[in-house]
Amino acid sequence: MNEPASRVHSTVRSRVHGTVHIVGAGLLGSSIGLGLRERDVDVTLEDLSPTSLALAADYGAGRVRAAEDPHPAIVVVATPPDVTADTVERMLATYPSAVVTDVASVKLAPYLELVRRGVDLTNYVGSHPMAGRERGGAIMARADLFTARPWVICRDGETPAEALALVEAVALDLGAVLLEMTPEEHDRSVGLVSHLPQVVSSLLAAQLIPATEQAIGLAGGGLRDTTRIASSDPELWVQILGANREPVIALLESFATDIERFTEALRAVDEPGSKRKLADLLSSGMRGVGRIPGKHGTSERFVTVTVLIDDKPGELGRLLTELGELGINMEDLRLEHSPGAQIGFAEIAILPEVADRAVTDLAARGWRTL
Ligand SMILES: NC(=O)C1=CN([C@@H]2O[C@H](COP(=O)(O)OP(=O)(O)OC[C@H]3O[C@@H](n4cnc5c(N)ncnc54)[C@H](O)[C@@H]3O)[C@@H](O)[C@H]2O)C=CC1
Ligand SMILES: O=C(O)C(=O)Cc1ccc(O)cc1
Repeated sequence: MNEPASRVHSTVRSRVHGTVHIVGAGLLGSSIGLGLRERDVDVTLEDLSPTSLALAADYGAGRVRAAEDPHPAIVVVATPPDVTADTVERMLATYPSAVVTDVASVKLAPYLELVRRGVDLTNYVGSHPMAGRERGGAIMARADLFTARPWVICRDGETPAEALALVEAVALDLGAVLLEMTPEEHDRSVGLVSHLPQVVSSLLAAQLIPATEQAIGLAGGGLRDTTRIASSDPELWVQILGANREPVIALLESFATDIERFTEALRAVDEPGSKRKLADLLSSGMRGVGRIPGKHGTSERFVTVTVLIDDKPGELGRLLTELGELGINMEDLRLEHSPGAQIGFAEIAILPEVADRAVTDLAARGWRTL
């Protein structure tokens, strides 16, 4: 008899021993389930919506929990933020021997609510994987969603080592990078790197509504980059922003001050000093973007060469093969394509010392670069 697909996939042993029960089988819950199933972990699922539950099980994120199932070793609460405290409390009461974690995007509000209710939090460890997608639901779930992404753990002095180890085992099994923070540090940090960008992106995209088709047709990579997350679920974000309002309000006020300063300098652009003010503000942006970690993060080790590729099958493959033949090691690749255009743009990141040679050698082979 053939083995089920999930067994065939499993090549790496899991750090997790025992059953993982996931409550909320949407994007996060199903992605966690899929990733753990790939490692043969026993995963049970629960969701308020029978359809979401059935879909998650159909996609292979785990099996629907049955009444006779043994108690789980760990429960992962992946419900929306406004019911996170309720669900954590219910899970701690239902499975007193299990460790309970949650993956909500805010950490302080659910924690304070649980403390306010007098819940014994010995077996609770809050957490938050910094990985997601614009759309929710099991349909969007991916087993590799957390690979190389930060996963914040918020423990307190009372957290037993075994409880911490179990939550860490789940995150590590999914390929995430562990980070420890207090709930306050977490919420301030995500306010800056996730919540402010969401508001700015949404409000920026909203400016496009009255634009003509002709104007929108000119849109390029810059607009796409700055508005990608504007298609995120408004209902989820109302919950996240509402639960983290203090840090987000402070950040929005500071941002509004910068917009005001910039507008004033632009209004007075012909007066002495104004151009410098504009340049200073724009260069601050350059300094800020240089701080974003990533392959090319702060080191500024790579330069980008843009290669024009004809919009026909096999062209990108040919470019990659020829780069290999030229001995040029590509560190990163990004593709841009304008709708309606017969050309695409492959932005390749390479070491600065090979950039000139790359441009010359590619040109000799007929490639056009920018
Ligand atoms: N969407 C994202 O990019 C990220 C979301 N998160 C957090 O993960 C959590 C889940 O978000 P998503 O998976 O995106 O949402 P989702 O909407 O895809 O899934 C949530 C699921 O929870 C179920 N649910 C709602 N109330 C429930 C209850 N009381 N009991 C059982 N199930 C219930 C819903 O039916 C739904 O299937 C949220 O707390 C969110 O803040 C964390 C990181 C990224
Ligand atoms: O798409 C992105 O860049 C994200 O950062 C997604 C995201 C959304 C919500 C979270 O709580 C964590 C991550």
